[in-house]
Amino acid sequence: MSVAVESSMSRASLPIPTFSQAEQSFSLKKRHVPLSLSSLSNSSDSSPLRLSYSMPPLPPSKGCPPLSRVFHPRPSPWTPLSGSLKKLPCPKSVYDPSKQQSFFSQCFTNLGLLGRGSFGEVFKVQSNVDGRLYAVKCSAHRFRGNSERTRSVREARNHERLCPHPHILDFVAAWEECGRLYIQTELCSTSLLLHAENQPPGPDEAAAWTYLCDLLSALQHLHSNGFVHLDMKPANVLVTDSGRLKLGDFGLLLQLKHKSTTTSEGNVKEDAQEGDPRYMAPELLRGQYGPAADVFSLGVSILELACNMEVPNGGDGWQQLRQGCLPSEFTNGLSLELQTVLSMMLAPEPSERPTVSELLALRFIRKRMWKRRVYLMVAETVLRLVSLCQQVVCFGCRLLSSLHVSFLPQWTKPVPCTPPRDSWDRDLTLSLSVMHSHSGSPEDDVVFVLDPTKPELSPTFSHRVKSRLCVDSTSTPLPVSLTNGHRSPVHTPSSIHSNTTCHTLTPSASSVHSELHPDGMSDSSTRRRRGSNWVRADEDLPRASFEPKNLLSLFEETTVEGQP
Ligand SMILES: Nc1ncnc2c1ncn2[C@@H]1O[C@H](COP(=O)(O)OP(=O)(O)OP(=O)(O)O)[C@@H](O)[C@H]1O
Repeated sequence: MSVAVESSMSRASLPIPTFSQAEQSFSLKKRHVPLSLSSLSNSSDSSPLRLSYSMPPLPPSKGCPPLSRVFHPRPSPWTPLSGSLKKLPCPKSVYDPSKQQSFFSQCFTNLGLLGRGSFGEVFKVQSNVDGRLYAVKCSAHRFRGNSERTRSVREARNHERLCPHPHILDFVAAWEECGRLYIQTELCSTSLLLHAENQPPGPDEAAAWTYLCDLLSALQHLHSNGFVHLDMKPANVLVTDSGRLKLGDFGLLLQLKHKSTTTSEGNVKEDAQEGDPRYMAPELLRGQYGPAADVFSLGVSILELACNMEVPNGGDGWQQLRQGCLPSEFTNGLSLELQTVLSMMLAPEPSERPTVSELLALRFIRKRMWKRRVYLMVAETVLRLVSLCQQVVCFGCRLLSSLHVSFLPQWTKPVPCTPPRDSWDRDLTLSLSVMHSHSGSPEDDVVFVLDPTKPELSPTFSHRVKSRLCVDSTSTPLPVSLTNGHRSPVHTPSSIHSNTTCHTLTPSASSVHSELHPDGMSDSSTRRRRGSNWVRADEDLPRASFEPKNLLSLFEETTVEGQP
């Protein structure tokens, strides 16, 4: 029976869609082709309506075209977004809007790429206004629509509102240029993620307490001003030369008091985005956004830093951490105080978690906060003194060099081994900028003096870095090229992917594991690349334009000069 039906169906011809049917689903593009009078005369329909369609009335004559058509309003290539730039605009001697160059290239000397993240690239720059070093973050793409622009502008404005605070990255200025957002901030040594990865392997509880103190202070400032960070993680924390932690990256910052985003329970629902899943609080999956989410993310960050542990991106480990199960094989080595604080911060229910103020009120945290403040005060005073001494020494060097040039006898001037003065000056300026910007902290070595021949990390640690680099999808910090206006070579995706392997830890129910990521890169390869970048940047430095001479020719030159 069914065979008969099938055969009859196969034999029956399929209905062919007619043009009129197709026209109902898809419409042809409307084209306004003017009808010719001859076609009109041939047409059977010669109604006046048809005729009026074919011959539209002439536009009313105007005496003169509107001003907007004469003077085309050129979209402003540069718009200040921060109050700082509006109040104190860039001096005319530095920025001339009539010039072709961008505001960025007129006002700053680009010293190289510091890193890149999902948002864009971060450059180390020297301001042409005050001569100081800064970081400028530039969005990778032009704004794709008004909502993206509004979000970026809001990020810059919120960041400005949060400053100044000793543990918030200092905001300097923000502007929009050619559809891109630029944010100028203070320059730091490195991110906390990189800083921690360059420490000796193994748990470091003492360091974890200092991180906790600094970041609780930053969160306290945010929460008391009605903001939630929502992307708290070591990659978004920067470390200054003195070791002070500064919270940055306010791309997901949410204002709690905003009426449209606050529900009756006090939690925000709309207009909020969750950040990195590894640090994400469980209630964010239910759309409950609030300050407790930052406490959870800080708890995960401290757990990671204290135990030198890879935070899971998903799977059993991720679930367990959100059910209040801390990996005991990692946390057993920690003091009872830190274990207690972590288990409170990682409570599954946001209502059970302590607020930042409650945490800061704990006796053992108060004690550490006090010690930390004293330490930072001393460290920063010493750094200031060192920098002052360096400036004095440099001034002395310059003075001596000028004395050398003006007082030494004429015949001693063309010393063959001395490079020409301009190249000597360049080198001095270069070393001054290094001394000025970096005062010998371990982080400086990470950024500037990477030694590609020493991949000294232990296998466990290098694996951790490998998997970190695999899992970390966002920021890609790079070493800094010191040459003025010279960008560090950029890592192309192909260069990152080549010759790289990525390991996966075997998952177990009780421990937290890293996830396999196909796009990973090995630590040693990163270091090698960094090293090679540094070497290449070094090779590109301007070289002295003099040639070696032998002693005889020197003697001959001197005698010729000495002759009357
Ligand atoms: N102020 C700064 N001083 C020094 N280095 C910085 C500064 N800001 C950023 N960096 C470096 O640049 C890298 C990328 O910056 P950042 O992570 O802020 O970009 P992003 O696009 O916001 O990243 P994300 O993917 O997290 O959104 C950081 O890892 C850090 O190493």
